[in-house]
Amino acid sequence: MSNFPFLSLSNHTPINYHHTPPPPTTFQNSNFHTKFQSLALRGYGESKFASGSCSNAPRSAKARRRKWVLVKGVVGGGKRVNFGDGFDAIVIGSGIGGLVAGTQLAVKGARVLVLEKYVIPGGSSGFYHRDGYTFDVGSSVMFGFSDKGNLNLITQALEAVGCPMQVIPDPTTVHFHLPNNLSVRVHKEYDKFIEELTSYFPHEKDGILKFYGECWKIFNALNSLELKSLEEPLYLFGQFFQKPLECLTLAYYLPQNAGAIARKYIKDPQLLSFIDAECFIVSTVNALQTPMINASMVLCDRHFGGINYPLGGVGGIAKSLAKGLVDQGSQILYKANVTSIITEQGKAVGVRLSDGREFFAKTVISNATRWDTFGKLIKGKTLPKEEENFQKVYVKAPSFLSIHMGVKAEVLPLDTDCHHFVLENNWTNLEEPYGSIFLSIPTVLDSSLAPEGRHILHIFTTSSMDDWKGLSRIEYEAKKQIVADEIISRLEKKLFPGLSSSIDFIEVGTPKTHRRFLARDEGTYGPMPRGIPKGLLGMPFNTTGIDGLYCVGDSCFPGQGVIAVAFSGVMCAHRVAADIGLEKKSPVLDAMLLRLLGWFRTLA
Ligand SMILES: NC(=O)c1ccc[n+]([C@@H]2O[C@H](COP(=O)([O-])OP(=O)(O)OC[C@H]3O[C@@H](n4cnc5c(N)ncnc54)[C@H](O)[C@@H]3O)[C@@H](O)[C@H]2O)c1
Ligand SMILES: CC(C)=CCC/C(C)=C/C=C/C(C)=C/C=C/C(C)=C/C=C/C=C(C)/C=C/C=C(C)/C=C/C=C(\C)CCC=C(C)C
Repeated sequence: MSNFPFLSLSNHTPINYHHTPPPPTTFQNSNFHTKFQSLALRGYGESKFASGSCSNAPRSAKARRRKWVLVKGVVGGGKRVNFGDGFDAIVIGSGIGGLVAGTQLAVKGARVLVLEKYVIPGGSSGFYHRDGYTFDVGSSVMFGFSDKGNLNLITQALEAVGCPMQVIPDPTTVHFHLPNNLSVRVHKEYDKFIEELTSYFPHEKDGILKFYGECWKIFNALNSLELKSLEEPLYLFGQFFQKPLECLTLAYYLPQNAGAIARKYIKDPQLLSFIDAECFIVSTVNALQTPMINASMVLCDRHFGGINYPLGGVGGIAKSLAKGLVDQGSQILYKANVTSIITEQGKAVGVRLSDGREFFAKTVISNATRWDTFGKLIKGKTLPKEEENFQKVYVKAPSFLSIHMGVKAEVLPLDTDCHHFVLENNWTNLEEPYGSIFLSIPTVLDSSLAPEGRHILHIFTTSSMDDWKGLSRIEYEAKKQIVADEIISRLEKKLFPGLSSSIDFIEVGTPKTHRRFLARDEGTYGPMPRGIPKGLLGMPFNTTGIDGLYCVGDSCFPGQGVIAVAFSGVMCAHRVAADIGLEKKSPVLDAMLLRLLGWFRTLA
């Protein structure tokens, strides 16, 4: 599939591959274990899912009865056609947020139609093939993909539709290369990580243990809950009743940020900068601006469940979910560019596509960002108060410059880790455009992603759209080359001598590329707080100011990240299911809780 319009240099000489990746594991929660054990061993890779079902996953009774005609839609507008008794939900976009919302609804028996602008599912968790390489479009660091606890939301989402995947455990979440030669590996084993960190900061051992210990307190509380919609009162009050201490712990930390808590225990400025870097890689902001619940989630899950890479590439997650959705009797249409959400008497009732087709449903769920949803898809309406508040507290995070490369394998030392974060000399550059460099080498774990004797290097760094505006085609291409050369030469100096002469393949994407292919306003990575936020208090959930319209994805609670958007998908599906009568609900309590939550958000 040819998609990203990058610059491309090809010089392919096969040589031997010299890394031995760890063996893959298949994770299932115990209740799925027997049923999916054999399926798991074959359940990955594009060809496996090209046709037919993921597995003989349990289908809802409604899904079994349903016979779908392939949806074609209504061309020309105005005329409405019912497909059977209509869709329960239309999902705009097939990012992980949209797919989890869609599949969770489908397994509850809802009829779902997912409309995706692009030709494959996944959005920023998609993939593309070039010259024998399988590249992950975005991040290759997968949280929530283990066989343990309640927070393995990616594992659970795949299992729910009978599509578990084989994963390869990563022994190190990330290898930090920081100023003053601070080189820290975040080992999967918590004690090993703490030992390594305290070897640099022996005088702060107590503070380190206290800060990360507080993260564990929050993580354990989160991990003890059944995760559903925090906007659904029967569930929420039920959880408070069953796990009062855990819920009160979470309520206490909800408005707090990691940086303030770190400062209670830690004084060393360099260690505090390290905590900033820890937070920056998952929130694109420093620790003072990172909600403590989110920080705790990622700083502990990497040791509890560990980071696990899906065999065959990250793109397999979206492909499996899309397949699972169809297995459940729902549908997904590609090249379906939604240009507006149709409202009638203030309620969202359907969508219109760029080719004029219209689709109608009881509810509409947008996986486009809130800026795209309310700025482009909702036409001729004033911005709802809730969205105004959201935009007061959050701005669009910058986008990324990304370099996808194939390199000769021998340029990497034998013990190279899969993920690296590089900030060479100056801590103040952490959040600056092109200041810090993210690097993933997924072929360290899965050699099948590259031709023999080659590795994939996926390099990315923050970059804003403003930097790429107003250039001619020639200037744009030249600038891509200059910026990429500079980043590669920094990595060559810091990590891999000889890197630039070992390149077999290279493509460079800019914020414009992300805007074009991910349909995200300004190519944004997601929302980031304008100032110091009150933790997660200001982050909206899934309902919106427009009846029948819900949002899902990274501009919803709890924010950026694949596992975060998977959680927003789970929450959204629960709230929608309650609203269309597939789950219990109490209209009186609903009205009270939604009003209360709306008021909380105004405090942020
Ligand atoms: N950028 C990265 O490097 C990267 C990589 C992997 C994962 N992630 C995480 O994934 C999160 C985003 O996941 P997400 O689920 O919120 O969304 P997403 O942006 O990944 O996917 C949204 C999908 O909706 C589609 N879409 C948007 N507007 C549309 C329209 N009008 N009509 C039809 N389709 C439309 C897009 O084509 C895309 O496939 C990010 O926060 C990030 O943390 C990011
Ligand atoms: C309702 C109210 C008000 C109250 C009540 C209380 C309670 C109960 C509460 C509860 C809560 C909850 C449940 C919550 C939850 C949360 C969660 C789940 C969260 C999650 C999160 C996650 C995240 C944030 C993640 C992220 C991640 C990311 C972003 C990642 C990224 C990565 C990358 C970029 C890569 C890197 C790379 C290199 C280094 C190379």
